[in-house]
Amino acid sequence: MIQIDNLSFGYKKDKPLFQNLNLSLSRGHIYGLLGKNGAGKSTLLKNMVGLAYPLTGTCSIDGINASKRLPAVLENVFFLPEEIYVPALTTNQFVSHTAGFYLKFDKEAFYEYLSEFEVPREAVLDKLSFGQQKKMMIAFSLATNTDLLVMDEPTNGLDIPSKVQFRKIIASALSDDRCVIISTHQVRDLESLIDTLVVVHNREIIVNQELDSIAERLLFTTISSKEGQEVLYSEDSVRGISAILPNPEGVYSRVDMELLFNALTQENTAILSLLNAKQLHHAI
Ligand SMILES: Nc1ncnc2c1ncn2[C@@H]1O[C@H](COP(=O)(O)OP(=O)(O)OP(=O)(O)O)[C@@H](O)[C@H]1O
Repeated sequence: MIQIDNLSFGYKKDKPLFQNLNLSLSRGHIYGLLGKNGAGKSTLLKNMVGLAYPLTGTCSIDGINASKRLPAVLENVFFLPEEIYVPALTTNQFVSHTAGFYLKFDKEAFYEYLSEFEVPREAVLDKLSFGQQKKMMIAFSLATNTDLLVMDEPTNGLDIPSKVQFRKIIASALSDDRCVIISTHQVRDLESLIDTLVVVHNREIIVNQELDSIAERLLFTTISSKEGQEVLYSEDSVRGISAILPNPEGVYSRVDMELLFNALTQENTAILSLLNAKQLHHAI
């Protein structure tokens, strides 16, 4: 659905943020785009949806260059920015002014999402709290039913129950036709929600891999001692030592995204090369 070829981008020509970046994202997935503050997540998302223009290279949506901003493409794309500004309208007025841009908008689903998020449906939007405004916009973005849904830090400003609701609602709104991309620097917010991890670091995409494939290559476990173990990365925790080990026998474990993210952003080359190795050689 999204194809990025040799993207180079910088807000200033002499300060590139990305150089020759390549990325391909498909329908039927929920991608988590992770990167440290300032890594360029928002900028990458803006390039994807045609709100920032590559210096060289292309970003295309279903084969059409996103920079062209063609209405036929945009009616099937929803981008929820990190900072939102809502007008002084009721939800109903907002829907009647805006939903027409999205051919597959589902009004019933919108009000269902609103009630799941406990946002009052009669409210005037600019009188809602920031978290409520964000939840209203998340509900709207899901109800557009666009094939491409891009959300920049959607969980910022949400309280803990709302983050749980968010994960539930997004999971229910995924279909085989839809490609959902969610960026965050709060790794835990994406746990049990995304199926594919994309990590941007040092101007590059260092990982773009399904969690199942990561779990095949790496073993996430808690150990009491590192003695005699081939530990690739570890952090002390209250329960012992949280560790990432190689997984030659293909034992299943749940990917600890926070641990993995910390290892990757500390440029753990052993983990990077295991993840990016083409072939797996599991013992039988
Ligand atoms: N409009 C702009 N003009 C100039 N520089 C910008 C602009 N927007 C972002 N930048 C710079 O580009 C870099 C990447 O910013 P970006 O917002 O894409 O990062 P991010 O990974 O989304 O960060 P965060 O997690 O803090 O939201 C930062 O150094 C930022 O200062």
